[in-house]
Amino acid sequence: MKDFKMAICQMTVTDNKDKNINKAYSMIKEAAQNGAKLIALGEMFNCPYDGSYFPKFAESLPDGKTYNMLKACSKELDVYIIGGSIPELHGEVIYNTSCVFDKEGKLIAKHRKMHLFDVELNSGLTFKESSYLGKGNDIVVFDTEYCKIGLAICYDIRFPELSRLLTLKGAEVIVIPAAFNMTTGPAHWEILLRTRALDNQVYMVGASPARDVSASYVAYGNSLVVSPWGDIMSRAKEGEEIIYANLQGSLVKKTRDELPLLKHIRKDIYEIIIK
Ligand SMILES: NC(=O)CC(=O)C(=O)O
Repeated sequence: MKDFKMAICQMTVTDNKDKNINKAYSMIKEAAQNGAKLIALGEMFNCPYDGSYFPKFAESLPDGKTYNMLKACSKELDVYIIGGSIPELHGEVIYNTSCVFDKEGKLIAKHRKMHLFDVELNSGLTFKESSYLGKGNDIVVFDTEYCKIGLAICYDIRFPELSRLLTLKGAEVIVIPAAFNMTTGPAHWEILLRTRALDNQVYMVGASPARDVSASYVAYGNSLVVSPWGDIMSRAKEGEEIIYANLQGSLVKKTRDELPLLKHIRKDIYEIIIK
């Protein structure tokens, strides 16, 4: 892993897709002008996080306004872009999908949210993603010129096996485009990111949309970058904001050398099996 500067664009998502795409472009451009080499967006950055919008905002890949903007933008600005997520139409099914582009505008990875957020919380918050979305099945790790990155989306972070599998596949950084809410965000967001960082001795990057209290689903914001030691390196507030972090190439190895957790796994007793 090498040293590099990254950014999270925590943007406000509206019910106007073109406006969202333009906003993402302008924030990515600002982050690139400020020296970020890898730029991440939040979950459903082109579409309100509300199932009733998904069919109208969905795009068939590899095409569509959002996809084409990210592709062109990564090439124009010479940056890697982790394109948060968007509703992807594939056949009859919509997926919650994250696309990653390299500096030449090439699609180098795609992750479809694997665990769907079907919950009824005491606070009154209910969400049933499975009414609108299909499940992804792939464990996605990809290479960049700086490091190996594992990709998962929002609720996926709650399943420690997935982050562990990403780590065992070589991830040094795990990026989570996410939209936690005003119930689970304050209670769990930071703890989950710091715990996964500590479990796996990786950088954890949690990229959220900005909070919009007029939306049907209110995102928590508070995008975070956590070091392999569990320290918070950078944290957004609730509003629209770009945050930056300088990731240190040697820190993953240093942490794992000092505290060799991955070497101490009792593989003779237990293992995680991929089916
Ligand atoms: N929105 C999600 O997918 C997950 C979430 O908000 C949570 O786990 O809490």
